[in-house]
Amino acid sequence: MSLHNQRQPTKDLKPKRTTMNANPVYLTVRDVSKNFGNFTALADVSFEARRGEFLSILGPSGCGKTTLLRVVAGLEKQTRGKVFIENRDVSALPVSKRNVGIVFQSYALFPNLTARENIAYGLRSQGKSRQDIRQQVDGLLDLVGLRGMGRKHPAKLSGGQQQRVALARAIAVSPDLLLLDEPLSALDAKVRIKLRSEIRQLQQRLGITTIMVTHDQEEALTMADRILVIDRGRLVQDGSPNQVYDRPATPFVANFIGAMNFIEGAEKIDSGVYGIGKTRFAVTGENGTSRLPAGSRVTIAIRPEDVMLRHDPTAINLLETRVAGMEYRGSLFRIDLSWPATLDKAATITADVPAETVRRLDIVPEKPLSVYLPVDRLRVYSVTDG
Ligand SMILES: Nc1ncnc2c1ncn2[C@@H]1O[C@H](COP(=O)(O)OP(=O)(O)OP(=O)(O)O)[C@@H](O)[C@H]1O
Repeated sequence: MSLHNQRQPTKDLKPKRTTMNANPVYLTVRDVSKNFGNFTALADVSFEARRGEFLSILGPSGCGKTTLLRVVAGLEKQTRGKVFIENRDVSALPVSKRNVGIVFQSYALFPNLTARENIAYGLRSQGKSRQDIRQQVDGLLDLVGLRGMGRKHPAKLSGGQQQRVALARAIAVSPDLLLLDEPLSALDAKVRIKLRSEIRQLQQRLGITTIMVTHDQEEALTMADRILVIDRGRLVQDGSPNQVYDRPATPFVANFIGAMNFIEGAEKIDSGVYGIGKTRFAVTGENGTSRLPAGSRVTIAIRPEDVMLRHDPTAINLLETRVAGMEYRGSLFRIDLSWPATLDKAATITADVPAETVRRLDIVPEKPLSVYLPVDRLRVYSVTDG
C-alpha cells in the first residue's frame, strides 16, 4: 500500500466549479496520431472543444502535450487523423490559415520592439490605419493591465509583464482559438497565481475558445472547464475538473492529480464488495470493475481528505489504526495510519485531518484511531488499468 503524492497538493485543490457548456462545437480532433520516426508521441487522440470553452491539456513532461497543441495549431502535421474547425477539415492547412493566437512558455517577444510594437505586429499586416492600430493597442494594453508601459522594451519588463504582452499580441488579431503552451511556467509562484485568474477572466470576457498546455495540476483544476489528461501519448481522461479529481479514470490520473492512497493486493469478493485479508470494503464508486468476476485482483483507492476519523458505531468500512507519523501542513496534518491489512503485513493509509480536529482529539503518534472509508469515496481499479 502506498500514498503517491507527487506535488503535495492541499485540500484547496479540490475543484468546486463545474461548467455545462451548451455552445456549438468549435474544434474537433479525431483519431490523431503523431510519430517521430519509430516513436509514437500521440496515439489516436480524439476530443472536441465547444465555442468559448477553456480546455487544459495536462500530463507529465514528454507525454505529448505540446505535440498535440502544435497539431491543433497547424505547426505540426499529424501522421494520422484529422482536425476540424466548425466541421471544416483543416488538417492540411498551415497555422496562418487557422485563425489561432498562440502564447508560448518563453515569451517569444521581439526584443528590439517595444511592448506596443510587439502587440501591433500582427495588426499591421491586416492593413489597418495607424490611428486604428494605436487605439486598439491602447485597449489591449488596458485589457492586460499594462497601461502606460507600452513604450518599454521586453528587457525592461518583468516576466509576468512580458507574458501579458505576449497574450495581448496573441489576442490582437481576434483569433477564434487561443492556444497557450505552458504560458505561466517560467514565472514565479505569486505572479503565476495572479496571472492565471487574470487569463481566465479575460478568456471568459472575450468568450474565446482556449486550449492551454500545462503539467501543473493546480493550474488545470483552477482554470479549465475541461481537462484532457495525457499519459504517454494517449488521452486517458476527458472531463471537468470535478470529474477528473473525484472519479479519476485510471490510477495514473488518480496519482497525477492530487494525492491518493492505493490499497494494493485486494480482490473482488462480490458485487460492490472488495476485500483484503479479513477487511471488507463496500464500494459504490466502482470503475468498470462491476463486470469483473469474484476473485479478480484490484487496487482500491481513496483520497487522504476522504479518510474520516469519527464514525457512528453502525458505519461500515471501518479500520482500526494506529498513528504512525504526522506531518504538519499549516491548516491540516497529513497523518500516516498503520493498520493490519493481512495477518502478516501491516499497511499504511494516509489521512488529511484539519489541525483543529487534531488538537481537539489530541491526536499524537502511537494513538489508536478508528477511521472509516465512505462507500462513495472509494474507487476501485482492475490491476490491468494503466
Ligand atoms: N521534433 C521532434 N522529433 C523527435 N521527437 C520529438 C519531437 N518533438 C517531440 N518529440 C518527442 O515527443 C514526445 C512528446 O513531446 P512533447 O513536447 O509533446 O511533450 P510534452 O508533454 O509537451 O513535454 P514537456 O512538458 O516536457 O514539454 C517527447 O518524448 C519528445 O522527445
